[in-house]
This record gives sequence, structure tokens and C-alpha cells, in this order.
Amino acid sequence: MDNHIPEACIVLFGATGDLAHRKLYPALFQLYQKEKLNEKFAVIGVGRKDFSHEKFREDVIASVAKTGDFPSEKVDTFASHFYFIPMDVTNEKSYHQLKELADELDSTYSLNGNRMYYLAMAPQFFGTIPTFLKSEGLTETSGWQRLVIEKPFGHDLASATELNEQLQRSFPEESIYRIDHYLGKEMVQNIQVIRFGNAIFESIWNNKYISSVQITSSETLGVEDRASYYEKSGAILDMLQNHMLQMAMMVAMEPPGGLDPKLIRDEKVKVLRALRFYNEDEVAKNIIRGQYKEGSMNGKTVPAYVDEENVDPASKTDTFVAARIFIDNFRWAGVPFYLRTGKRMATKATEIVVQFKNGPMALYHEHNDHYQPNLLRIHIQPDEGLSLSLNAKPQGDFPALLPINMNYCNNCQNELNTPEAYEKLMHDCLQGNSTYFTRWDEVALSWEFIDGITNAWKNKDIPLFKYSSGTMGPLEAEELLNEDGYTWWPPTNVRNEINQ
Ligand SMILES: NC(=O)C1=CN([C@@H]2O[C@H](COP(=O)(O)OP(=O)(O)OC[C@H]3O[C@@H](n4cnc5c(N)ncnc54)[C@H](OP(=O)(O)O)[C@@H]3O)[C@@H](O)[C@H]2O)C=CC1
Ligand SMILES: O=C1O[C@H](COP(=O)(O)O)[C@@H](O)[C@H](O)[C@H]1O
Repeated sequence: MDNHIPEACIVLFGATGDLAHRKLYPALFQLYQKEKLNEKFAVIGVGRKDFSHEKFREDVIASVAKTGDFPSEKVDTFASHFYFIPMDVTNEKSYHQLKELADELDSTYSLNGNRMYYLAMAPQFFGTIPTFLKSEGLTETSGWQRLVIEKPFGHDLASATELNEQLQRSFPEESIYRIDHYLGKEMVQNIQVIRFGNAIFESIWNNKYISSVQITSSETLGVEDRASYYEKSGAILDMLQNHMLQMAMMVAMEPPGGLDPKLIRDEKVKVLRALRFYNEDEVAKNIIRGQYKEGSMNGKTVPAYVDEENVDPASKTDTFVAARIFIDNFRWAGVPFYLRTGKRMATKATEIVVQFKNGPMALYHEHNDHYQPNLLRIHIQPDEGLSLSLNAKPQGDFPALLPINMNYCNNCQNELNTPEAYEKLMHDCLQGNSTYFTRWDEVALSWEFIDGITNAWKNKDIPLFKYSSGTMGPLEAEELLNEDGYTWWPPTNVRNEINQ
């Protein structure tokens, strides 16, 4: 890991695709504008379209322009570093032309042989490309070689293992950067600092003082045009296996011995090792799956999942999942972690709520409707921040109670400066910092846990609960918490709280 401005040739497979256009070019431009990239970089875009370098540059300029009003000279100079190779990645021979251009740019821009290969392509190509990169000699340069790989990383443990073995024949584990874009989110990275940078939290961050943890990631969008992928994945593979478990790991991990990526990832993986795995009966009791029905959102009727384009009308795909999980270790024994995520829910929000236990004696709250437990809310999105709910006394009125909130908003004043997840992750990769990428042991264990659930869904008659679009999911997800004496805390908006 180093902090100097990295020089590298970035080879972007999938350069004409949606992810590259919407996220990756704007992210690279931000790095360039902030001087986290200097003139020593080149990007080679790969796709099947017959683009010239010029056409590709126009595309890159258009993509950047969609994200803000930037000086055209700066954008043009940035785009001049972009080159395009039309090729079919399944054709081994086409890599020769790629190699030639990469070697040439290496010397034109003095890139020291450093290469970042970014696979922004459908997963069926994840194994093929690294194999050809190695067999055709693209991994033999004098500099570093890093492989960035998009999601999904397999669809179960067996397929993920097979893919991983294939990758490791071309790139060692320390050169493989598996993207989970939630790990690039500002407030997900902040969890570590909030916990380990504040003695008041770390000392009570355990089962003596915390009664439960809730993590919600709700979306208002439906399946959109991704049915062919989503029909096979559902919310459980799309969100729970990766983003939701990653957030749970960040909340639950032990303090690392330092900030080295290995030390942090070692602690995260220990959380997964302590995760309670469920048998089929336990899956039925602890995991709720749902699917959206027709409903009303912003005054408009939206269709049921089964009526969406390219969805099987008899589909049993989960568009919602709520899970009660337990981390059976000294710190967390007995503390339920509730995770829920879904599409077509009432709000777009990601929030973590840490609920603290009530004090040992009910001096104030026994007959008081206003009493609420202390909550620490970590607002991941859309606004980023923290809120701490406390109880106080309203002016002059004793012994009444008034719940109050202490709020901090990370992006309210300086909105434009919050780096996008992809900007941070690409920068980290260029610097060789793998902290916020997923290591193979994390991926394998998370698949093992998820396979237990999906196998139970296949083998047992476990219901799929329907929920109306525009709600927070099926009633059964609420009952999951009610059984334990809890209720889901609705996501709040820290900006509104501050402005009240
Ligand atoms: N889009 C998003 O918001 C997100 C995407 N991802 C992941 O990113 C990856 C890419 O997604 P996305 O950008 O949406 O996909 P798209 O379908 O929009 O783009 C696919 C890209 O692959 C190229 N391609 C396809 N087949 C070949 C081939 N045989 N040889 C060379 N190039 C080929 C296409 O080029 P051409 O058309 O020129 O052939 C295109 O550039 C996926 O793994 C996805 O899961 C992850 C999170 C969010
Ligand atoms: O990975 C994915 O994430 C998005 C949600 O990401 P967010 O940053 O907007 O919260 C989700 O819509 C998509 O289905 C999934 O593949």
C-alpha cells in the first residue's frame, strides 16, 4: 500500500456498458480532477462495438458531463488518455492487439508496467478473461497487476469456488480485488472509525449493553430491466449474501490490531466464522422471504413483480428478505441482528440501528409513553450521518420524558464532495489497498451461510409472503421482530431531523 499518485494502465472490459458509463468514467474523472490521478495514466476500453478511440472519448466526455458542469478543457485532456479496442473477449487471438496497445501506452505514459484489469462484464466472462490475460502474456510486465472483479461472484459456494480457482491460476489472491460497492460507501467505512475512534461506544459495544442491531436497505425501484439476472438471484443473492452481510461484519468485528488490510479482513472473517448456521427448520423460523405485489408509489400504480417484463408469471423469486441472525461469540452472544432488504419498498434508504438495553431500574420510563430506548442510527444513504436518541426532561415538566436526537450529517453542507463508492474503490485499488474489497475466505463463508437458506427454500415448503409495493415488506417480517419484543425502526432522514 502506498500514498503516491499511482501510474497505471487501466484495461476496462465492458467499456461500452452501463456500469462503465454511469459510474466508472465519472469516478475516474473525479480522481483526475482531485489530482489523485496525474497525467501518468491510460485507459484501454474493451467492448465488441466498433468504436474508434475518438468515438470512445466522446462517450467518456458525455458520461462525465452527465455528472456535473466541468471545464471542457479539463474533461478533454482527461478523455485524451482513453483508447478503445474492439474485440470479443472469448477470442484468444484478440488479446495480442490488446497487449500491443497496452505495451505501447506503458512507454508513452511511463506507466512502469502497472496494470489494473477491471472486469465490468457479465459474470460468464469472469473466468475467461484472466485466463487469456495470462496465456497471452499480458500479466508479464515489470509492474504490479491487479484484477478488479464485479459482482456477482458465483451464485453459490460451488460456482464461486470454481470461479475462484480459475482466477487464482492467473492472479494470486492479493492481486484480486472483488468489488462490493457498499464497502466503498462513506458511512460504511465510517463504522470502523465511529466504533474504534470513540471510547464511549467501544466500551458499550457488546451484549451487556446492546439489545439488538437492525440493518435495513430498502429500495423503491422494482426489477427494472434486469429480470433475466434477478429471476435467478432474488434479494437474497443480490443483496443479503454480499452488501448486508458486509455491513453486519463491520458492525460486529473485533478491533483490528492495526489498519493493515489483512488485519481488518481477518477480523471481519471471524464474524462469519461465528455466524450461527441454520438447519431447514431454523431457516423457516428466522428468514422471511417476500415478493412485491401491485401497489401505489408516489400516487402511481406499479405492477406486481410477476407482471414485470421478462418475469415468469409463476415466479417464486424473492424481492424481499428479512433475516434474524446470531453471531455466537463472546461479544454478541444472545444479540439478534435483524437484516432486511427489498425492492419496491416505501423508501430508498440504508440505515443501521444499534438499540441499547434499558437501564436496570425504571425510574422514569415505567408509565411513560414517550420513553424510547437509546438508539445509535448510522445513516448510510441517501443522507450520511449519525443520530443518537436519548431521553431528556421537557422544560419545567417533571417527571415527563422527551425523546431527543443528537444528529450529525456528513454530506449536508458539502454534498458534492462526498466521493462515490466507485471513486474510492478505484483509488484504493490503484494504491494497492484491498481493505474494502472482499477476500476469498469472506466470500466462501458468506456463500456457505446463504446456501443453507436457499437449499431450505428449495427442499422445504417455506412460504413466499406477498407485500404491496410501496410498503416496508410483508407483515411476517414485522412479526419476526415482534416475537422478540422488538419492532423495525423506520429509516429516518438525518437532514430533516437537523432542519426540524
Ligand atoms: N450496471 C450497474 O449498475 C451495475 C453493474 N454491476 C456489474 O457490472 C458488470 C457489468 O454490468 P453492466 O455494465 O450493467 O453490463 P452491460 O450489459 O451494460 O455491459 C456489458 C459490457 O460487456 C461487453 N461485452 C459483452 N459481451 C462481450 C464480448 N463477448 N466481448 C467483449 N465485450 C463484451 C459489452 O460490450 P458491447 O456491447 O460493445 O459488446 C458491454 O460493454 C456485471 O457484472 C454487473 O453485475 C454491478 C453493480 C451495478
Ligand atoms: O448491488 C446492487 O445494489 C443495488 C443497490 O445499490 P445502492 O448503492 O443503490 O443501494 C441494487 O439496486 C441492485 O439490485 C444490486 O445488484
